[in-house]
Amino acid sequence: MMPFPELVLASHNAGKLKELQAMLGDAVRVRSVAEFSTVEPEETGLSFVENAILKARNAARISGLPALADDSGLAVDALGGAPGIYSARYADGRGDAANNAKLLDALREVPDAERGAQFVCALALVRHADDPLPIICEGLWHGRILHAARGEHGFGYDPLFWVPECDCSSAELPAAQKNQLSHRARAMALLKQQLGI
Ligand SMILES: O=c1nc[nH]c2c1ncn2[C@H]1C[C@H](O)[C@@H](COP(=O)(O)OP(=O)(O)OP(=O)(O)O)O1
Ligand SMILES: [Mg+2]
Repeated sequence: MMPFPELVLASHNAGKLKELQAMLGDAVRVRSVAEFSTVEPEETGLSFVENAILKARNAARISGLPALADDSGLAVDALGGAPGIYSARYADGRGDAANNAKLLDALREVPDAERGAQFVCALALVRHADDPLPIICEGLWHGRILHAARGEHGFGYDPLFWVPECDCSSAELPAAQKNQLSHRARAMALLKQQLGI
């Protein structure tokens, strides 16, 4: 049984919102944080978990509802885990296309065998803004960075992320399949287990 009837999704990213909503199904009524504020909180944490908690608390504070936040990104082996928590800001806020171009450039000389990477997702659920016991779930998705973009689905770095088990990029996967396999799917499966839904 879901412990509460509705919650606010603490994300301003349309791609993420769509995926999280699809994964939650009709287990809970979902509201968007954009109903309450268009101001995005500053992500001052040094880890995905810290940023997820910070975004969840902010959304709970402004909505008065339980809040679920997702902090995620791409950790590239050859870059020592960069862009990591800075994935959204990698090209200084110039958006997904600029982020992808910068990543391809950074890896221009790197051979296939050294292009390993993982998508990371931290989910944080708080029952209220000062909740001393947030529920935290993390998920990883291992893959490799391509030399050029492939596919039209998904968002963010999906066109550059090669998924070995599917023999395609994550932007070539239909949404339903990405939502079974991804870092976000893995974190969400753990969260659902904890919530008993
Ligand atoms: O499944 C994914 N497929 C492709 N790219 C992805 C994925 N998951 C995260 N990403 C990338 C997008 C963004 O560059 C960064 C998330 O940054 P992150 O701060 O968590 O999200 P955001 O600023 O877009 O929205 P918000 O903070 O309001 O939830 O990682
Ligand atoms: Mg963000």
